[in-house]
Amino acid sequence: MSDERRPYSSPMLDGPDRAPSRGMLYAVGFEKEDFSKPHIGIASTWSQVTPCNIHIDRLAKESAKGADAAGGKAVIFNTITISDGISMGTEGMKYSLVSREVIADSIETVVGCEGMDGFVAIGGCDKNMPACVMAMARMNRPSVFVYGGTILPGCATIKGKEEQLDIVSIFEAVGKHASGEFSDEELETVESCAIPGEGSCGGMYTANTMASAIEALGMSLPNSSAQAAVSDDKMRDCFDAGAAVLNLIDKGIKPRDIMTRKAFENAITVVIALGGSTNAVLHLLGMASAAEVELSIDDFTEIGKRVPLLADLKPSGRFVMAELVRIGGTVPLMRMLLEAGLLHGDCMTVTGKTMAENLANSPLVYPEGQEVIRPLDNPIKKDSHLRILYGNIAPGGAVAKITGKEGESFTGKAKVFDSEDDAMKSILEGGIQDGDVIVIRREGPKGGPGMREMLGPTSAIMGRGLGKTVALITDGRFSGGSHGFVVGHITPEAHEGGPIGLLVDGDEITIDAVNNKISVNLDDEALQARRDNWTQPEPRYTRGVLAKYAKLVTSASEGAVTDKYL
Ligand SMILES: CC(C)(O)[C@@H](O)C(=O)O
Ligand SMILES: [Mg+2]
Repeated sequence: MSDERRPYSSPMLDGPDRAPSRGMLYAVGFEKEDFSKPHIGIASTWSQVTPCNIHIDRLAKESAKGADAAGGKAVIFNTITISDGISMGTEGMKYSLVSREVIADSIETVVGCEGMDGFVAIGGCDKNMPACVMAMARMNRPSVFVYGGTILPGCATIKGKEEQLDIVSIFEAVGKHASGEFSDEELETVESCAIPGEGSCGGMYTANTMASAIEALGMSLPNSSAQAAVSDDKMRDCFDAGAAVLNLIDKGIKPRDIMTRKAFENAITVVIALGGSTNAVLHLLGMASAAEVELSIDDFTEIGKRVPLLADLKPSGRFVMAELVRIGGTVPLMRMLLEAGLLHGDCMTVTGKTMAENLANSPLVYPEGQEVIRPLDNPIKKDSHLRILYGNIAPGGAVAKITGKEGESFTGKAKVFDSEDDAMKSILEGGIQDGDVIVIRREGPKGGPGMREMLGPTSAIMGRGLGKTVALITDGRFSGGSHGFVVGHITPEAHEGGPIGLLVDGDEITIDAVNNKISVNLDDEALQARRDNWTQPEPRYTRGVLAKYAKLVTSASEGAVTDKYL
């Protein structure tokens, strides 16, 4: 066995002076012949913390089998995960985006420290997925991402009607309960039935969005983003991913050969066609930064002009991910996009083949009469739902998710809150009226810190029936489950002196998603006068991981990464 296949493990394991390392590894299950095989890490985000990751140890074992069967020697290691669905709306949620960096750092640390020649990384919840890919981009060692797979919908009879439920149904039920539409008993029915088992949140929320984006990027196996967590397909995907790493080692294909600028364009295209989460903007920028690929928020606008929204998926559409799985997954959609000239077919992927070759080799097609994915000539929206807005509230950019169902422009009066908690309280207590623009600030990457997701407020707005008459803007971000007239990632954030921090109750705010503008009806002089009286708030944390994060993190428009300007 040549050392070419073992560039990292050979210096660690070969020769008499490396006997101690081998001695340690005999004790974790290595046999003599294993020392001449490529050393393959299997990064597992297994945790009992969340249903998204509860099964990942099973998947990791399967990937290890695949790597071993293909001639490698696999070693499984763990990293952490957190759960947005559980911590949402609490102080704890400030750790959510931070965890993306911690997970990327931890995978880099183990792969780097233990001399792994390649690795599989398995993620199931929103942040651990971009984190896995960021680690792959940083390390640039042959690697394959595995998605834990989608959860199935929960079912319950509510007000005499059989309903399909998921995590967002519970968040919206909270708003319905607050407005009196749901009784205590109905709320309990929803909460106890919505999450039936293993897998990631079931709509086109952030986990399914990022899984699809990573597949389109070429870093996971074809159609692996559209598989149920509990399925034979997912088990096969895990085995094949382990084996695929050995193929990449043999062919000398590294993540940065795959994660090119064109591959990121493919990922953006698929996210738009699927109606994906605003978090895709943040995470793709973060992943591109790790791969040292030039990508900016304005690329979403350019690509968004030509790519239509085709998927009728939740949160704003009708179907859940399990329905997309049932009709054939993401491959037929990607083939449609490729044939229309909207995808680059020449991008390399983890199969060792190009995107076009993978799509041509797949027998999958959508059945006649399916309603989940619209044809290109009858889209839900002819261009992107992800809008990058600029204006005197967001000179550095902002991200909105406007599918058109909410209308395309909104003018209203500001109701300003210095935290998500205050805003949520006001919405639940009936303090928000038609025509209000709820402003939630000091929730940015540095100011929050950690850019909490505003699923509580956006769902409470929906649950209270204010979805079409109220808008929400924030320097924080949104859940993939958020919908309505909402604008996040406002840059610069309030903590950095951004104009969102200068707004007061009653200011007239206009959001124009056709012309991509967000502005307050104040001239430069009036804004400057307010700026002259502004002082930077004290940081909310001065020790620990949140304080470290706030010091290092870049703006949302740069992907909120922590290793860029060191
Ligand atoms: C809890 C959710 C819905 O999974 C959220 O974290 C998301 O961003 O999609
Ligand atoms: Mg989330």
